[in-house]
Amino acid sequence: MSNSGTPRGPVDSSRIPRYAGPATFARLPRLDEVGAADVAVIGVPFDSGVSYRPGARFGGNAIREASRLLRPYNPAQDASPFALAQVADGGDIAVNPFNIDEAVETIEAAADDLLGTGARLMTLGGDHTIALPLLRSVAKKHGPVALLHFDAHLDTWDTYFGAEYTHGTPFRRAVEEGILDTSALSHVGTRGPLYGKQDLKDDEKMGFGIVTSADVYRRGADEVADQLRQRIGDRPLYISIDIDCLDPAHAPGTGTPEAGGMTSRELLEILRGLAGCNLVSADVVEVAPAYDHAEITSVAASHTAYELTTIMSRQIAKARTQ
Ligand SMILES: N=C(N)NCCCC(=O)O
Ligand SMILES: [Zn+2]
Ligand SMILES: [Zn+2]
Repeated sequence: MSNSGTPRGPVDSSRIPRYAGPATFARLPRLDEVGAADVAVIGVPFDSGVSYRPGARFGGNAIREASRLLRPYNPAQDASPFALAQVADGGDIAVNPFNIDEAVETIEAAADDLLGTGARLMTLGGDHTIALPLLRSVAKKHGPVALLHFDAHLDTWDTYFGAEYTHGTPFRRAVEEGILDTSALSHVGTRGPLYGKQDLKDDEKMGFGIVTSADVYRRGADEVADQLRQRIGDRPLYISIDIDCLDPAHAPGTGTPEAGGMTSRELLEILRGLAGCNLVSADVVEVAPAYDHAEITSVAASHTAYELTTIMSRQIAKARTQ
């Protein structure tokens, strides 16, 4: 909550044109303007962990730009997320693009500081490498967390070129480090070619359940969300969303696109179906604006972050009245 006790919301777009001024997420105040936040939106401009197209370092600011059109009331969750809790834009973490180990440490330390203030994090990537230090930090606070991972890819591979910290390996590292609650791990939206069948066997051994993008299509968003909610229960939950979980038609601006993905409608509906979960922090990663067109990808990512923020704000407001 802000210092005054009443959340400060976004700039009023009926008085100040929404395209005016520097972009913050959803035109919200900066964190330094409100002092403290219940939900801090944080950019992590890092893409030195990619295996194919680079460019996700520009994702956070592209999402901020595309979020100018978000409005303060979310009818799909019947909530005004920025009135229920103080949401503020904390700017970017300044990470070293030339030293991955150092970047991972910097992200973890910055997340520790922010979580230490009592804020939940809504992180805008960056490539998927950044999920590991964020999970480390969240687990220091909450213990091993349930993980819902939306992605075309498993991201539980071992190494690339001998490197342990890459965008294809964060969740194997997280399992190895014991920072995930292995009774509640799910990938959603996976598809596409793998290196071998062993990839799936390894992944299953780590404890992951899989809802493929074809499963979402066949079962529908509501049923998928119900099943995920049951599996998660009231465990502290981290949601990591690689925007390439969406079909390239819905998210062309990303580094490792795979055909046959979810629609943005399916993703948003599944998220809405997860309202009520104990969402402690979340990320949206892998938006690479150089391959985008007409902000298709960054608009989808901004709405994704909006739904996640709404879940967190509702939870914070509910906890306050209990
Ligand atoms: N996390 C993302 N987006 N992609 C991982 C792809 C790893 C590979 O090149 O096999
Ligand atoms: Zn991916
Ligand atoms: Zn990924």
